[in-house]
Amino acid sequence: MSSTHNPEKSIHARLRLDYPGFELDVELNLPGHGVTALFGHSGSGKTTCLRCIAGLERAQQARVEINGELWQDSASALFVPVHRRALGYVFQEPSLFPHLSVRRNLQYGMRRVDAGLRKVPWDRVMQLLGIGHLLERMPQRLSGGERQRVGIARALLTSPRLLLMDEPLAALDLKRKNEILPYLERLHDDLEIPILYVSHSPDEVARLADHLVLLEDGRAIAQGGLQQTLARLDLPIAFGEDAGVLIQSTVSEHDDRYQLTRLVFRGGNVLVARRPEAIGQPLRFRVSARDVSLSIAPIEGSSITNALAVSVREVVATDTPAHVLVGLDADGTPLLARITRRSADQLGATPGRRLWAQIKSVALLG
Ligand SMILES: Nc1ncnc2c1ncn2[C@@H]1O[C@H](COP(=O)(O)OP(=O)(O)OP(=O)(O)O)[C@@H](O)[C@H]1O
Repeated sequence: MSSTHNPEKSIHARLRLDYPGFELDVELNLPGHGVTALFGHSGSGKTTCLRCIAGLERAQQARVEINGELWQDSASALFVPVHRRALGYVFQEPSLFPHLSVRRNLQYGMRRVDAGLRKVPWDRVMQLLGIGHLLERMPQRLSGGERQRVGIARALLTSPRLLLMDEPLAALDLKRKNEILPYLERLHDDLEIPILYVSHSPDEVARLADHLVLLEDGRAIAQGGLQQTLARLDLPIAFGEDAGVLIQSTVSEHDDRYQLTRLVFRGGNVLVARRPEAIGQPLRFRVSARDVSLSIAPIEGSSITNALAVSVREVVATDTPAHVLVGLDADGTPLLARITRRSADQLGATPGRRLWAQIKSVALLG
């Protein structure tokens, strides 16, 4: 990807750090815009990566360059201290000052930014996070979701060149998570500030991220576009029950009689329950490998309406001996199917084989 080679428009972080019993050793080359998710098991080093990039942890060997700004370079003994790095950091629990109103908490965060350098206007932040009506409240009178929105607003008002978010939804229940996700999606769509987003949740990652870094035991075992990385069969995410792909589609048609919407993408189209988006709007959806079945010919008279012509890329083992994961290609759109080994043999599912994939259900994101 050319953008990752242009230092003006990319994030580069080479980090080496030793803790007793844990070694972080990663080199991240990420796009300088959009949301990059850092994903991995507990203890894989996600938070440590963010802390090193922020300068909260001093990596023994490091080079951190954010869209052309060098924050750290151990080769030349450069270490920009954390308060001089233009970054916003959003934690699980925002630490708002309890004795200051929301407005004063936000103003406090802005103090260290010269008026001339303010890139994200106040009104825009209020509108993006929907907190204009909360300004005179004291923090203890906010719900968990509102507090987190204020925390994110405070980070944005410092006009950061980079936003670091460490499981910002982890402390919220499902209802509050669903409430706040649309605000995060708006940030993603409306702001040019790159975001590094730590999460444990595949759904959150699928919904918000464009780019994915997979961490394991302090190493980045994969990094790349979200869609391509989720479709890789050589990574641990492919083995488990969570395997699935992300498809970027466009709304092409509404059927009012049956209350359905057609989404088109390269390689096919699917019908889903009626969506509010207008024709031409983009929409992402996730197809779990468990929800894809395969057949030699299109199935006549089936209740499944969503069938695509595909060719087999690869077949790999999964975490259970009875199942395999079949990597498929629908004219450039990757798809995965988790089927029994027996079915794979009966279908003759070997690389190059042309088959039909039936998509039983999709999870719409957004
Ligand atoms: N200050 C520290 N001193 C020593 N070891 C540490 C320190 N901070 C983290 N570690 C260790 O480094 C490893 C990585 O921790 P880190 O918090 O980065 O993982 P994580 O992927 O963010 O995990 P989680 O998802 O549970 O938050 C862990 O083994 C942890 O115990």
